[in-house]
Amino acid sequence: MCWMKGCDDWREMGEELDDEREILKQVFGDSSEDEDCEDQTVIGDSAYEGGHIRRWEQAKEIKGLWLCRSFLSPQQESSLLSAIRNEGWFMEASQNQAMRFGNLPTWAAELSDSIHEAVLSSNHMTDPLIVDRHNGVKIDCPLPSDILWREPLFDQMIANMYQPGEGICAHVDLMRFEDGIAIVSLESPCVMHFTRVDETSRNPTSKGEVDVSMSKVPIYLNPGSVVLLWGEARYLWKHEINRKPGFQMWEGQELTQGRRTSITLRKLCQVD
Ligand SMILES: O=C(O)CCC(=O)C(=O)O
Ligand SMILES: [Fe+2]
Repeated sequence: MCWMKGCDDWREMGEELDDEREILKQVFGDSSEDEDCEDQTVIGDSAYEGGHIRRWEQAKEIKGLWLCRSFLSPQQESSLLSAIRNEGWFMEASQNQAMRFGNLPTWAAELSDSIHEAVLSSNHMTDPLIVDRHNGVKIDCPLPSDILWREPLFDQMIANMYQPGEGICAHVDLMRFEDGIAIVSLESPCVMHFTRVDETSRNPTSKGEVDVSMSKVPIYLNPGSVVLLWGEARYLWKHEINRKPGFQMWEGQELTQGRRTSITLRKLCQVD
């Protein structure tokens, strides 16, 4: 639901939202309006949905990277975690990944629907002209319409569980998956780093080595957030999570690491 437009008493609604914002601030910390976060993102917009505000932000440096930090309320996050635990996937220490293709578990299909709803309720989506990337029209929305309206939005899921110190190496997701990937973060926060695929050829040092650390873009993923990768963010940038000591730095401080769970949703390419 769009709370800015088409609402008779939006001021009253706005006051409620101010309270809501205050609560959110206490629960999630402040948003990208924080000076410290200025480097990371520009402000997107907010939408009032499912009892809390969902605000979308886009990365300044990475086209097609959109983040909704308040995607899940704390309550929604804990129900999702219970649903994942009920699958019984991570019973042994050696098990840290589970995959599903085709029909997703109900909770994952609901997650996919929530992503659709959250994108749809973004104020960016109120003008259909800005969402059609095939007409040469400016794209300024969390997900372009050809991805948002495909059926199903996602048909493949990976649940990853990371113990402190564990992460994932820099990669671009396999080409067998279509454009448009969503990653939902749960439990512990982390910093995901993005590096341009062609950075290695662009940035050689005097010794011919490559200093990619200079050009890494850090994105803070808080529990309950969803990040969407499409277009350049999906194809032209590698993403990685390095949780070795000294690498999870945010705002000058090293993050305290706990267990982190993530759900990645993608769509397999059709084979004809
Ligand atoms: O766990 C994450 O946040 C990222 C997972 C990922 O990049 C992948 O499964 O391809
Ligand atoms: Fe990935």
